[in-house]
Amino acid sequence: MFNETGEVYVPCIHARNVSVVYGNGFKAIENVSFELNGGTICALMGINGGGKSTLFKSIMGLVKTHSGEISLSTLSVADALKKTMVAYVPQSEDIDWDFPVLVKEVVMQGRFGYMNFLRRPSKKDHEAVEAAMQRLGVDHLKDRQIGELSGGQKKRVFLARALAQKSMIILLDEPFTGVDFNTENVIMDLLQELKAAGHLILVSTHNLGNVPDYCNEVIFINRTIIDSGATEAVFNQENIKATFGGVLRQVGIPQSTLHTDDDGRQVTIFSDHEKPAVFYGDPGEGSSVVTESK
Ligand SMILES: Nc1ncnc2c1ncn2[C@@H]1O[C@H](COP(=O)(O)OP(=O)(O)OP(=O)(O)O)[C@@H](O)[C@H]1O
Repeated sequence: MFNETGEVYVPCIHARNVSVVYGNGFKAIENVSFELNGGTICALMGINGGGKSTLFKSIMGLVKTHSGEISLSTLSVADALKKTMVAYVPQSEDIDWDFPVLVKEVVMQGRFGYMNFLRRPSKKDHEAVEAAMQRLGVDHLKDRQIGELSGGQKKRVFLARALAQKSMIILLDEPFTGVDFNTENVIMDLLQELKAAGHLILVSTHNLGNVPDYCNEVIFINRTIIDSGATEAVFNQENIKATFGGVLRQVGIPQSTLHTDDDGRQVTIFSDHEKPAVFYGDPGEGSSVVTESK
């Protein structure tokens, strides 16, 4: 596998017994270990405060690990970042939207790792930015201030920045929060394309219903890893219950009440952030509560 600078590397995240302690002494994650390789979309799942963002930040070197080690394609985090090997889309809450910057400038930030200290974009940089904006459907917004955009448009712009970066490892912190169905589909199609091209994508999501559709691996985290592995092996009621505290409710709704076409995908709705409710679009008569666990 090549990155844009022509160097060969196999995308991989390897975390060994990682713990992070914040300045106030709070241990946000403890003994976190997992290994992920290229050609993967891995869902990072956990309750609010479960340590998902902390894990992303430790992979990006934005918080220091108290103990343990993270390597990216056999390199230390610092060396991997120098080689533009990782793209990161933070949670919306972590971004300063008041900073005066145009959409095309945000996407160009994805190219900074390829530029010298003068940061003068090359033809290749402009082409990568243009292609990424078109792929995410935001090219018509390129001269707008980022702060003026809607939540879903901002998400698309930051994904375009990650795409323009052309890194083989991509970290997405809640890309589906607050986006409409159309944007969700655009993002999922893009992730499938990147996976097919050998990228490694780690994505935190509360959207349980879509996980079996688009993620081939899952990590359940609640300060430490509850379980991780292939989706068909670990995405089960027991792990969901252990992770979300046994408040998952599954409600069966006949497919015809959701839509009239043959698309049988599940629809996920959250009652609130603590009580995720998964609604399945199964064909059948009448709506019924399938399980309710507290
Ligand atoms: N800078 C900080 N200082 C102290 N504690 C922090 C800091 N940042 C996060 N925490 C704490 O660490 C824990 C994990 O937070 P984190 O943001 O990683 O959770 P999360 O799984 O991403 O949550 P959410 O789903 O709400 O985004 C929380 O209890 C949080 O209060």
